[in-house]
Amino acid sequence: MGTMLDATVDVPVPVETSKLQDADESFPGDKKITVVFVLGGPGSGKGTQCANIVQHFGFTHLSAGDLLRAEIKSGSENGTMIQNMIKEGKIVPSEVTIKLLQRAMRESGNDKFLIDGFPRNEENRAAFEEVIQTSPVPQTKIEPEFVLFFDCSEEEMQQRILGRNQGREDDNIETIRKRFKVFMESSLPVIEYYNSKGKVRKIDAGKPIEEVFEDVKEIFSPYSAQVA
Ligand SMILES: Nc1ncnc2c1ncn2[C@@H]1O[C@H](COP(=O)(O)OP(=O)(O)OP(=O)(O)O)[C@@H](O)[C@H]1O
Ligand SMILES: O=c1ccn([C@@H]2O[C@H](COP(=O)(O)O)[C@@H](O)[C@H]2O)c(=O)[nH]1
Repeated sequence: MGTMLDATVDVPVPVETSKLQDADESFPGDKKITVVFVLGGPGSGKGTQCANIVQHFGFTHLSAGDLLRAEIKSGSENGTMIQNMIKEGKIVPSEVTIKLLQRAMRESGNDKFLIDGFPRNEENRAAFEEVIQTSPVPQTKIEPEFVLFFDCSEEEMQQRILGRNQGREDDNIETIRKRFKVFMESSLPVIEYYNSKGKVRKIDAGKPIEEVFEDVKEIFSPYSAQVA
């Protein structure tokens, strides 16, 4: 997509942490937690590369989109709202997504996480940071290590999504266009924010899968694997 990452966007967003900071629902355990945000447009290959990173570097992959889709399937009270948002390519309220992420982190038992497809807008980012900074457990005051950004043209991403064939309700041309718009307007500013803090590791995601993973591996080499 040839995205420019030179603008600093740092908009304070009010967050209702009381809805998020349940004693029972805080971040897991009492150990140092490593978090990498994996961001990029729809179809840029985030999920594909996260699967590779899990195998080589022992991270747990948490796809916010997958967690939301599982929530719909579970018949939860938020299911219909989430389904409608996803059909329209809109961003689900932070409190819902963050609670799902917190639960998945706790249940994983791991201390290294790839958070894929989140934070998707400034409100997500501010809400996540708020939860982290106000965590009652000192060791769980997590700062994301870095943001892995998959940079890919819309043309390529559209082709990949239309060829994906996973039966997703949002993989149709109308919703894809909405998702691209939301990515440009709401998600890129988050990447720009982290870029201004020197935290973005940008990958040319337009290359073949194996070549993309070669670049990914270089970035993850400091986290070298406890896993073969
Ligand atoms: N580098 C690549 N070259 C060609 N095809 C790829 C590449 N990476 C992934 N794909 C394919 O493109 C499709 C989308 O990939 P993937 O699901 O990993 O993207 P994503 O960024 O996680 O998408 P979304 O955000 O919509 O969930 C899949 O069918 C995948 O096999
Ligand atoms: O943090 C998130 C992540 C996802 N969504 C919604 O889900 C769809 C699909 O997300 P993928 O990352 O492509 O699986 C996305 O378009 C949003 O509607 C969300 O709201 N918040």
